[in-house]
Amino acid sequence: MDEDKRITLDNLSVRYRGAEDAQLKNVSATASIGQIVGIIGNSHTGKSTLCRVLAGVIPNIISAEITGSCEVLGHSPVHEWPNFNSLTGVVLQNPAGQLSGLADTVADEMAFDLINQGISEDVINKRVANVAAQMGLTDQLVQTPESLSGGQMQRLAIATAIVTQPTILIMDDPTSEMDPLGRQQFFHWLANVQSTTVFIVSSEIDDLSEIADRIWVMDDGQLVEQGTPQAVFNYLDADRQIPKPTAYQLAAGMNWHLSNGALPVTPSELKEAYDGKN
Ligand SMILES: Nc1ncnc2c1ncn2[C@@H]1O[C@H](COP(=O)(O)OP(=O)(O)OP(=O)(O)O)[C@@H](O)[C@H]1O
Repeated sequence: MDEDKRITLDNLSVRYRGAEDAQLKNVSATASIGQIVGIIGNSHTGKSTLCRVLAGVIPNIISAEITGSCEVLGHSPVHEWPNFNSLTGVVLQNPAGQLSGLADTVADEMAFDLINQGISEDVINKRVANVAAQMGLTDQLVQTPESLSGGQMQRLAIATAIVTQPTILIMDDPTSEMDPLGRQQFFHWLANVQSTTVFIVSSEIDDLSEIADRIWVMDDGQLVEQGTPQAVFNYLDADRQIPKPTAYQLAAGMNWHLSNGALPVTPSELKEAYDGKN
């Protein structure tokens, strides 16, 4: 694969201004365009910091000392932020903080960036209607953004991020305030996203195992594991104290292995392991 078609982190370290220690320590990783990368880890292990670097928010909005490199599609979010910014959709924690504060309605909020890009009204209306339907916000389009529930606000933040049709989508715990149905719909939607590289921080291990191409595991600012969900959860050290997927736990209890000897991490792999046993 061309170097400019990849995301490459090379020995990336980040220390916030005034902090004594680095919050990201020598992180090296790669992903390919179009992959979904699930980022997991316990609290304060550097997941949000990694998202902020991938989004260029560090150091362009939040200052920090960075060493090593982060290259996305041949661009550096650190050094070429204005160009890079136009490729990305970003949903960081606290979705309410991402609202423009200038829109009277949810529809206007979603249209905000598109108007700034000079896109025609017709195209804007179509895109807003389409993305609102995908995010289950059609009935809310005429409401004020401030009147939305926490889960709806998160869906609006996602909608404003994807309405610009970004090449790269970076989402930090985007379902934390959604109810179970909203979360299920979100992951179903994400599984069907095409032609977009997605970085998603989430503690929804079962959902991530089903949709992610790669899992990156953060611990104390270091990226300690990276690989497919099956490889990562089979080899993840119990000392990391990260829960395993439900399918894995069930299979471990029943001693059901896949033909390659690994324990399953998704319901379909669980069925495969069960069928192989009977
Ligand atoms: N703006 C900042 N300035 C200084 N230190 C920060 C800043 N933001 C985060 N930190 C520190 O960096 C470390 C990593 O935090 P980060 O938010 O990246 O972790 P996280 O894995 O996303 O945690 P959580 O799951 O709780 O959101 C923490 O010790 C945190 O206190």
